[in-house]
Amino acid sequence: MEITITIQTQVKQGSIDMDIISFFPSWILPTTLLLFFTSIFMYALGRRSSSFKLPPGPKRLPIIGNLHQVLGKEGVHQTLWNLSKTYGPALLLHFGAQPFLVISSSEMATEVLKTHDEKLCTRPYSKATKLLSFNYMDVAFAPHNDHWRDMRKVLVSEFLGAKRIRLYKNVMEIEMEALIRSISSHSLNTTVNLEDIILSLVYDVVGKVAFGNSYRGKTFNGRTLKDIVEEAQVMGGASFSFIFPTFGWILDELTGWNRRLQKCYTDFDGFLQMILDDHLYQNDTKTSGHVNDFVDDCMSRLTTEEMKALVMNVLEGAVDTSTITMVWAMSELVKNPRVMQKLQNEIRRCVGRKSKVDESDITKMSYLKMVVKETLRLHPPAAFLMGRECVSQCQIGGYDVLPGMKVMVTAWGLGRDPRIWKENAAEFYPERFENIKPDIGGKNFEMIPFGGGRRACPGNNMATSTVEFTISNLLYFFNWETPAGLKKEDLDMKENGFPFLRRTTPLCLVPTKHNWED
Ligand code: HEM
Repeated sequence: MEITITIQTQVKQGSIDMDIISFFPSWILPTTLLLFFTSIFMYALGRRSSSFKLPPGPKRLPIIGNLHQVLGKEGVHQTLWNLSKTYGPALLLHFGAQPFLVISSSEMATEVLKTHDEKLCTRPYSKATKLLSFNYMDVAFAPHNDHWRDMRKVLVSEFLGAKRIRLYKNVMEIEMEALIRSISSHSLNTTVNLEDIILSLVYDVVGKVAFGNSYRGKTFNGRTLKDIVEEAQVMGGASFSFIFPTFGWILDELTGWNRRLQKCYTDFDGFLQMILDDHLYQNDTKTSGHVNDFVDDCMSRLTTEEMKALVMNVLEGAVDTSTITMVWAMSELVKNPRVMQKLQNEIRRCVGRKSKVDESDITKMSYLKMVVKETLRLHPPAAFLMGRECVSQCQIGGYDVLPGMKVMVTAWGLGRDPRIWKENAAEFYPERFENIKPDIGGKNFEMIPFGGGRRACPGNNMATSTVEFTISNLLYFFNWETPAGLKKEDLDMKENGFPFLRRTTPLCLVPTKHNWED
């Protein structure tokens, strides 16, 4: 009481008695000043953001924001789609302290991916993506800058260019023949796990083209490349420090997330270093018939970190996405025998009685192309495009989007929107593409499995030809049934997962060799 009175007296008199100040611990004054200025700043910020027309969204709780409304059983893609029906196709949510704009209509996707692409085309920063992309030396996670542009050019010319595509097709043919032989060797009525065999096929092909070997069976710290890539996908998702930038790192430390991330990085780095070391060694021992792979051709012009980052993008970008698409295509075909029969008739008619399916046969298969489009419409492997972040203020749908806001565009929702796809939007009906010709490479925005704008997927042509080639082979040589006791119409089609929407149960089917005499 006495002290308070003294301070008031002194302040009134316009001078502060140093004896009284020294009575308090030394941290009190700076802390009080900090709190005072922070409150003023927060108040000013609140007033500032209230002067913007922000997109609507559900009320949020202190600290966690809208997290409790999103982490439900039905999957984030479905929950956000449901919320967009209440609040509209531009929806503002807060995950912890981070504001997220969720886009759920073709019109607004056009504004994000085309009209304001330049202002919304950087990727959000996170500790995990920074570490696993070797300090943003890659294409997919890198911020929008000159380095990203240069690396994207290297990827497009060296991995997706004509020379490598020729190699890719040769390797694919060889691996496909091996796969057909392996399935044919199964005894009658044996069930196969299609996801397993397709994933191994894609790993083998991509591995051989990218770094000359599938590296199947090799491990680093006891982990295969597949284990490491899967772990990297999990770690690339959100962490506490991403949604709570000020204190989340404590939770990441306490939950062991930081240690797990570091181990994932160490294993990824170690495995990729093993691949690069093998190439350095081979440089001295190359024979005259050696065909250069992607690493051979890029190693001398990229730094070690850039090389590792690009290989990481190829593994994470190409393998799971293509596999998931093929597994969903086979699921839908088995569940819809009419479509399966029509497609098999087309494939067998175009190929004729031969020992293999040629690329020139596939160019004649128009129904196959519709089936692949229909699969990507209903089951885009990435339910949301890769995250984007606003770098410069703009308006989407008449609402203000502020720098720092993260943007999520739902590819899954657009593919199922009845306003675009009419009343049979949820049905697997490839014939719809007889009249509608969407450009799924990301120029039109009715369906966007490969995204759009500057950050659109550069691998869309390679991906679609991989899917077309694999499906046409699987359906040319075999007929596919559900295992005994499971009716086709009862096949489980539940989907879940992040960043990729997979089947929740494995797709196990029984192949029988096609008999031309039947
Ligand atoms: C069915 C297969 C595939 C699907 C559905 C798919 C889908 C996507 C999507 C949705 C994006 C984000 C686009 C955006 O933010 O607007 C993306 C980006 C990317 N994809 Fe694919 N992808 C597939 C295959 C491939 C293949 C074969 C490669 C080959 C290397 C690849 C490499 C990449 C890269 C590097 C990016 C980042 C582009 C950037 O940020 O500039 N993808 N992909």
